[in-house]
Amino acid sequence: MLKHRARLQAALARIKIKRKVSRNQDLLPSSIQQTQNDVIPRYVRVNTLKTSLEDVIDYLKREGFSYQGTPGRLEDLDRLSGKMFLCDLHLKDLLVFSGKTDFHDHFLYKAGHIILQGKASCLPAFLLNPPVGSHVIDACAAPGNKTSHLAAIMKNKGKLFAFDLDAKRLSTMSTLLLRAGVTCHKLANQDFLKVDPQNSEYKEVKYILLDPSCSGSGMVCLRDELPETQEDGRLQALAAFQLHCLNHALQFPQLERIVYSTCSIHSQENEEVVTACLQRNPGFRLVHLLPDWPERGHEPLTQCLRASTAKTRTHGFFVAMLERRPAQSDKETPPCQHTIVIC
Ligand SMILES: C[S@@+](CC[C@H](N)C(=O)[O-])C[C@H]1O[C@@H](n2cnc3c(N)ncnc32)[C@H](O)[C@@H]1O
Repeated sequence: MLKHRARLQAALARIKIKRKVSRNQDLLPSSIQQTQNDVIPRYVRVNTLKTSLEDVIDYLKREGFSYQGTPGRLEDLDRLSGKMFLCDLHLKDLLVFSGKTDFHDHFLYKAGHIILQGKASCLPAFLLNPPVGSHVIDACAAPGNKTSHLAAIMKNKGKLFAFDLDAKRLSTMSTLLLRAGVTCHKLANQDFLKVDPQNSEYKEVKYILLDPSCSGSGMVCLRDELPETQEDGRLQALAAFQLHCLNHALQFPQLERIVYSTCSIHSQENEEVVTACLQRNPGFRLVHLLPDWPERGHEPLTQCLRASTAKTRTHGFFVAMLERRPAQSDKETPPCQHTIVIC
């Protein structure tokens, strides 16, 4: 997009003249203009494969940004303006700026030292938290923000198998991973549903991140207005695909933990998919995620997380973590750092 910036700007100016408006936002449909008032800050993930949180904070301070520390409460984010920034309340290595801050032309972004990734989208890799040196699958990976986050958590050690059906998105992903300094990955332009769990290549895979295609209804800027009947059919098809992927992922013989996420606000793609999967796979159970997180999955799946502009200052999102139940004779696996296990 940056390559075509001048032509895009000229086209935008022509559209504004034609529609007789002066501000870009006046071009948006009124339903979307309203949601623009819901403030979502700009989140910046520090890429620890290339730098550290401290170095990025220092660099930005030298550039005139004003570091405000860690907020006491969510509402502190609403007071961000100009060059002020904060650390995130929940996720280390995540910085928060006013929603108007643009880093697309910034050196740190172009050099892969920071990744422009929404907070909710950082939750899956953060919660899966695969150990350094582990074998991990990112099942529907492109364009790869979560893959690069996983690689950072794994310190580029171990194996990160990343699949996606879409060749174009994978090619973008390849460029982004190179820029982010990711080296522990193996990309495959492959249907995850056709990946054989019994293949010896995956015999040590204990962690899977599954972020399949979804309606995108949580993305504030993408909220669509399909007629209800069409929307129902689309959601049913998506939910069937998501459940198929989740059931398939649980077939990997050494799997210990899987994180399932969507940027959808519909229970059909979230709690209902997880419930159906658990019914079919009694050997797995839900993990209670981040007890301090303010928005939970719909009853009775309160172990899961939801996110929204109003309650978490993010796009709408859903995350569940499933864990293999220990065999009767096994000792309990220690719960992962960010979670409490409940049956
Ligand atoms: C929500 S996006 C993934 C975003 C990605 N996890 C990230 O954080 O950048 C869903 C992806 O699933 C891919 N996809 C859809 N069906 C798939 C399948 N059967 N196997 C593998 N990938 C698939 C799509 O091409 C799309 O790139």
